Amino acid sequence: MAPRNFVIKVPASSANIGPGYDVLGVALALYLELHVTVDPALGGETNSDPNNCRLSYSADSEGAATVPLASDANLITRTALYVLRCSGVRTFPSGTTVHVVNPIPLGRGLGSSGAAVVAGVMLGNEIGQLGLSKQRMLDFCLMIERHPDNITAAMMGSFCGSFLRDLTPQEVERREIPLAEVLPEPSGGEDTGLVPPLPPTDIGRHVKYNWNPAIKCVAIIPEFELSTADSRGVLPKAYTTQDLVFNLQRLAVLTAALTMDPPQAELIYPAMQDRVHQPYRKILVPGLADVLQSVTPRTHAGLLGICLSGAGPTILALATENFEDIALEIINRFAKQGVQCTWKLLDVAQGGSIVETSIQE
Ligand SMILES: Nc1ncnc2c1ncn2[C@@H]1O[C@H](COP(=O)(O)OP(=O)(O)O)[C@@H](O)[C@H]1O
Ligand SMILES: N[C@@H](CCOP(=O)(O)O)C(=O)O
Repeated sequence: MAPRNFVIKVPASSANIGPGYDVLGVALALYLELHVTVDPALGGETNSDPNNCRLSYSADSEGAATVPLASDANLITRTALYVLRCSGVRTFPSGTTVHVVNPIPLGRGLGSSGAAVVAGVMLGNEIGQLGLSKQRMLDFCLMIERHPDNITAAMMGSFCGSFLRDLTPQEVERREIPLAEVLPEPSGGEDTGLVPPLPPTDIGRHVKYNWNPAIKCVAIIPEFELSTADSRGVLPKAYTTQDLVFNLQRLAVLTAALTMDPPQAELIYPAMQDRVHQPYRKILVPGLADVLQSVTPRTHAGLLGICLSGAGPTILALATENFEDIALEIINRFAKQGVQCTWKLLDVAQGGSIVETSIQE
């Protein structure tokens, strides 16, 4: 049988954009790639993995030194196994190799886990030739990463707003099942044979907004990692009406303001203010309060707005020019707190996740 080769590409993403906590996400042109081969002739070489998948990362990949390579421990392949097992397929086909090229820094607020989950679901769909639509694949993603902002942007591309529909009590029970019962756990080589829960249908709803292409994304990336779970852990369980209204007003204006030409800093900058997550996350990111207060369109021409990217610690600055000046100012402010940073200038990724297929004769 001819070997199958395909490449899965999934963009990074920046969630929230200030007021849109767990709602807004923008896909960024920085791509996680899986280079996949299924070649039965390679079977012997992949059998050392309990699920027949030889996994590798390019040496320069983010996370190459730390992520697990066993298929039932790595987030990408665990996710693919979840999708396959929901269809009654227990393992990868004999002779599966997955080579990962990952430029998305881990634990920095640029959607690395969202990209890994989307890539894993697409891998399961492609390997199992399941023919799932992107909308259905989102359901599988939402069983694992349970906020929709990053994964919607990563799967669909562009600038998205999303929510989770009201679920019936039975659907809630299925969706809120502990993650350990969704993803396969490292099993020491033995498959327990458990069938994981199928996701309810059409859990996530989304729209794509326009995005003025003159608006570029400047990501200033601190060297330290902050897990999304920890960064969610500092948020309160309840908010005042004033704080919720503050965010809702800005959210409504921001989604339109980012489409307008020319972009208006006097609208975008205040519309990117937030009272739901950033104030609470300042204790986790030294220098965040100073950066958010001091770097403004008045101090830096071309700057439109500034916020924490996702759960942090990365800062997202939206700008039309002077990208390096803006980035260096933020880098210098973090340096005063002893935090070193790198920066990237990124376009919005319009197309979302894709599979490029080729068949070898
Ligand atoms: N390419 C990848 N391969 C394997 N695991 C990954 C990959 N990207 C992210 N992860 C997993 O996701 C974790 C980071 O997720 P999270 O804390 O949500 O941060 P982020 O803001 O980058 O999404 C990593 O520690 C790792 O376990
Ligand atoms: N809305 C989430 C977004 C998390 O994004 P990530 O890129 O940090 O995973 C949150 O703010 O917790």
